[in-house]
Amino acid sequence: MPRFAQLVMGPAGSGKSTYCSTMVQHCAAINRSVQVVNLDPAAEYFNYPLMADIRELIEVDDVMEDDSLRFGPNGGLVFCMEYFANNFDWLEDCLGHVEDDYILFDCPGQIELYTHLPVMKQLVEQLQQWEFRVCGVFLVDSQFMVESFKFISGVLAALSAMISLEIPQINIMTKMDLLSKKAKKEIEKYLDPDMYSVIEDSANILKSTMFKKLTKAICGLIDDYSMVRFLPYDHSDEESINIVLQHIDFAIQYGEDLEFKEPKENEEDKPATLDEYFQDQVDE
Ligand SMILES: Nc1nc2c(ncn2[C@@H]2O[C@H](COP(=O)(O)OP(=O)(O)OP(=O)(O)O)[C@@H](O)[C@H]2O)c(=O)[nH]1
Ligand SMILES: [Mg+2]
Repeated sequence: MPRFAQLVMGPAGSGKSTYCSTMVQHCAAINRSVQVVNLDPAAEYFNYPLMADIRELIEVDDVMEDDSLRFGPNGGLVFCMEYFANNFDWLEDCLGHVEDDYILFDCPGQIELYTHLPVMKQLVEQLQQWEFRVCGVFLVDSQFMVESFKFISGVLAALSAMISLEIPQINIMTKMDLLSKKAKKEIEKYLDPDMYSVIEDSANILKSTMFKKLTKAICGLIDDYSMVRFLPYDHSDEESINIVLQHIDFAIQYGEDLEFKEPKENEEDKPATLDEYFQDQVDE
């Protein structure tokens, strides 16, 4: 039997830990067992139970205080993650060999982990060797996505994680509840983006012809391959949590080998698609 994992990634403060905690609560409510592993050696506070915590292996504070290393916070984190990559047997001991388990990995927010450092890729390969089907879940804060040029940089961050990890990836715009009605309407076009209209939007902002050309080339590439789309997420809205989970389950084929479970009574009232989610938002 396969095992299942979500690698919860994204820039600092994008909502990764909050996502893990709401996902645990949501799954408990629908009778699904999901556990969380903290992979952030600098994290201090959690409002979910931890199955394993990287800080038992190594902590950023200890690395920074070490006189022979003399790292700052970011160098310290990179050191910790490299140490972690050399000690995956610690993780193996924590995870055990439970068939059919489902684990969320709450990752650190340093973007370099997903762009060019090898540790996340090494983790994915290790998990796959332990029979995990791994889905990348890349979170970006919707407030930083409402303008075209910010959106392009969010897309590129998600894309570099996707390309470097080579696993199915679901991209999520978090904190949708913080957007005004107008911004929510505006952001709809960025969820499944037509990059050619993004080019037009950014053409008015960018002054340099050289950058206009570069933006056009990047947008064209993204559009041609339909490489990036986003799901809306609001941690206080069960419907959006449900939609996100369905997409992830589908990506890693969770539930294929399990027995069919009776849906809860009010389950069928929940919208299962993005269109229904937005229809509800408009109706409110
Ligand atoms: N309103 C709202 N706030 C959110 C949501 N998700 C996260 N937040 C808030 O955003 C802040 C950062 O959330 P975290 O979950 O700590 O973000 P993180 O990505 O784990 O941050 P780092 O681990 O430091 O990179 C917290 O104050 C959360 O309460 C959301 O969907 N809606
Ligand atoms: Mg966090």
